Amino acid sequence: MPEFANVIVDISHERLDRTFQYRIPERLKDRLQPGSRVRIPFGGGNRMIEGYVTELTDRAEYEPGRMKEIGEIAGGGLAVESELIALAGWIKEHYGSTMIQALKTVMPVKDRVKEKEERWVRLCLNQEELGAARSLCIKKHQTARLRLLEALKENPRLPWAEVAGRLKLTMAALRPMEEAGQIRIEGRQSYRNPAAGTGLETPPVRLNEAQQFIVNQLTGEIGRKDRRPALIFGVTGSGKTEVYMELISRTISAGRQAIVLIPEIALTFQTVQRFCGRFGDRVSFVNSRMSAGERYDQFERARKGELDVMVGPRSALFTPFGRLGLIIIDEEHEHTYKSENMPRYHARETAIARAELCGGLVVLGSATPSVESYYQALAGRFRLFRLKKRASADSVLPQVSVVDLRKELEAGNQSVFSRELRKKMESCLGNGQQMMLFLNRRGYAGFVSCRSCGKPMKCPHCDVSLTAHRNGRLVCHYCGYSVPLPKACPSCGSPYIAGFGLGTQKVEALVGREFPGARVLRMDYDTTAGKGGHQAILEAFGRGEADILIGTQMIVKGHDFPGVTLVGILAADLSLHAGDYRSSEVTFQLLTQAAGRAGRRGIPGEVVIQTYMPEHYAVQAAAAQDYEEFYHREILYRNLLKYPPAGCLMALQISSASEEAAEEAARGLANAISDSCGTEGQVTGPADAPVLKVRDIYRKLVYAKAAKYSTLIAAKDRAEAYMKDFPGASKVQLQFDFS
Ligand SMILES: Nc1ncnc2c1ncn2[C@@H]1O[C@H](COP(=O)(O)OP(=O)(O)OP(=O)(O)O)[C@@H](O)[C@H]1O
Ligand SMILES: [Zn+2]
Ligand SMILES: [Zn+2]
Repeated sequence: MPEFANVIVDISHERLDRTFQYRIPERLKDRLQPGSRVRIPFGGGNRMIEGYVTELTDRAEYEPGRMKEIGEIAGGGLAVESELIALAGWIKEHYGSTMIQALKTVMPVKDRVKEKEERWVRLCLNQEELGAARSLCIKKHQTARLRLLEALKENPRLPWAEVAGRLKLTMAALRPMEEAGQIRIEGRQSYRNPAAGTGLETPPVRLNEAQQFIVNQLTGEIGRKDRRPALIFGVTGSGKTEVYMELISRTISAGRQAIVLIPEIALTFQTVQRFCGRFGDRVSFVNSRMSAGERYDQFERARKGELDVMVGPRSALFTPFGRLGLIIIDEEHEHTYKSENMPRYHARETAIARAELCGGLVVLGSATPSVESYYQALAGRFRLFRLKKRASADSVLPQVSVVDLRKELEAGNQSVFSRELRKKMESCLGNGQQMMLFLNRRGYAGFVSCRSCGKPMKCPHCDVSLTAHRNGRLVCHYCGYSVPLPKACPSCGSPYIAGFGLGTQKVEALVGREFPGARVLRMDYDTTAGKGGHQAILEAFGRGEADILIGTQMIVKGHDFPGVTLVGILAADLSLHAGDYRSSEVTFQLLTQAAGRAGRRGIPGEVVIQTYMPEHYAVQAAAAQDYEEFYHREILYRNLLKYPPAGCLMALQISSASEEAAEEAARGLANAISDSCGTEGQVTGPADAPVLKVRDIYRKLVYAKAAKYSTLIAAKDRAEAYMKDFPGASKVQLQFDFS
């Protein structure tokens, strides 16, 4: 049992940065763990305060003789804070980070600076009353008041900054309006519910047999006995969301709370509305466009018991519900569930860890489950449920055809539109229907391929695509292998070797040239930069304001457009060459989802997949909408090369402003972890990151593969120890990334 405990004394504010170390008295040894609430002497005199143990350690931070002892374990049972601190401890261990980083991840800290700015003016009148109030203002020549009422008519809740700034109203002018009950001035504290008023009362649908079966298996007697995570593998539109809502409803009836994770991009107004329609005021949501203060408020409401359901992206997983009973992860295969910042936790694994702490259930849902989850399901570690048919009878799966772009080139067609796609576009436009053109640029990182045979240049050691670097060489970012750009294709001898230069703007221009009458909307990172930008574009398209929506992967996620009958996938293979062992999986998911956008109501949809690699199993399986076939082929590859889930993979990212220091540390780390793994693991690198230098910081990568996660955790500990002794440690940063 460790000798010392780090204790945090104030978890709600910026003091999260600071822990205090105490000695653990003999009588409390074996009784403390991360999350334990304790009473400790603090400051001068005999003052005792409460704190939480964040970490148990054998390393004294200062002279142990001068260290105070923990007083006692505080009563009050398992506060949600204890649960979250324990979870932070798990994250730290499992993903490699400092405890402070982990704590900040699970306990969003209130941002005090923002608090003051956030005041709002809200309209409290209905249409009729507003009309009367405006007439009165006109009669009395109260122009400032009138100006405000006009603005509130457009937007019933205005930020204070705008009222005082652009509208030029003073507090003196507002007070009488507030007293008359026309408006309310709200502090951020009273900013109750971002979802208020969005719900259209919607009675629950009658679940079909397949849906009901899942609900029965996961609740009641059976559900209580079997607490394994559940994977609902259901085709798009099969009614997964209805199942989630029924499960939530039963969770609430049992006096517990639910968290629903939805990828940010799919967290649309419609989604929020659907949950509000069912759960009214007891549901709230968070998203990344909210200020830290707004998010904090919603978490506070959850902590105080004002809510039963929280909907949001990855970070909503840490909602401080005291009696959490259910965590749902929709679209569980989405890569955004993995954090890109330290600690690089995965929401799926972390949800399972939290559910274990609170005795809750985890339910994952997807039309294209991640290879990891399906693997766990087949191994019996997850319970597997299927929904094979779309829930509404008039909705049928689309007709998919695959076009070989090499043949188009042979036939003299140089356009980005194949002959088949062009014909279908013409008839779609002729019938007054809508289409989506999807340009697959996900993971695109400068791979190079042969225009004649379609083959990408690959690393002979890692079976991933090589990446073109500025110096004209092709580089593998897993192992560092590099070759000069070949003059002829190693497979077919053709000299047409090139990177891929098609962007959405270019597609838009080409559509304009080839289909002059068509109304086009484009959605990519440029057009969606503003707040709610992508929402506005989707809504315009949904209202039928354009015939064609052109976009990147943003357009394929969970949006339901009844008018869309054709989906064209312009370059299906781009994501196949992302230089990552997951690239086939990502491609299969994107293609399947893009295809699923066509023909969701009545009219059968058509999908054209254009590709240089029609024979690739990811393309074939997506065209056939056959997940099993894809999984079967993919897992062979993962097994062969021991990539996850067949093995475990840890990446070390070493960054420094000095390339020399980064290189030296990376070499040392590679040796250290190689030593630690022994014969249990395999270490590759150091190699340059796909983008070596970002903002003048050089980044090197070292990978370790092992059959057992524990081997990698031991290697991680060794790497941390190595860095402690590394002479240039202050110049070098080390981050871990597990997958
Ligand atoms: N039992 C049911 N009876 C009638 N309609 C249903 C039923 N279940 C679902 N639906 C309807 O079918 C449509 C698709 O359902 P839902 O959104 O729940 O599916 P999903 O699997 O979550 O879809 P996606 O994969 O797009 O997220 C919705 O319009 C929903 O209201
Ligand atoms: Zn070739
Ligand atoms: Zn390689």
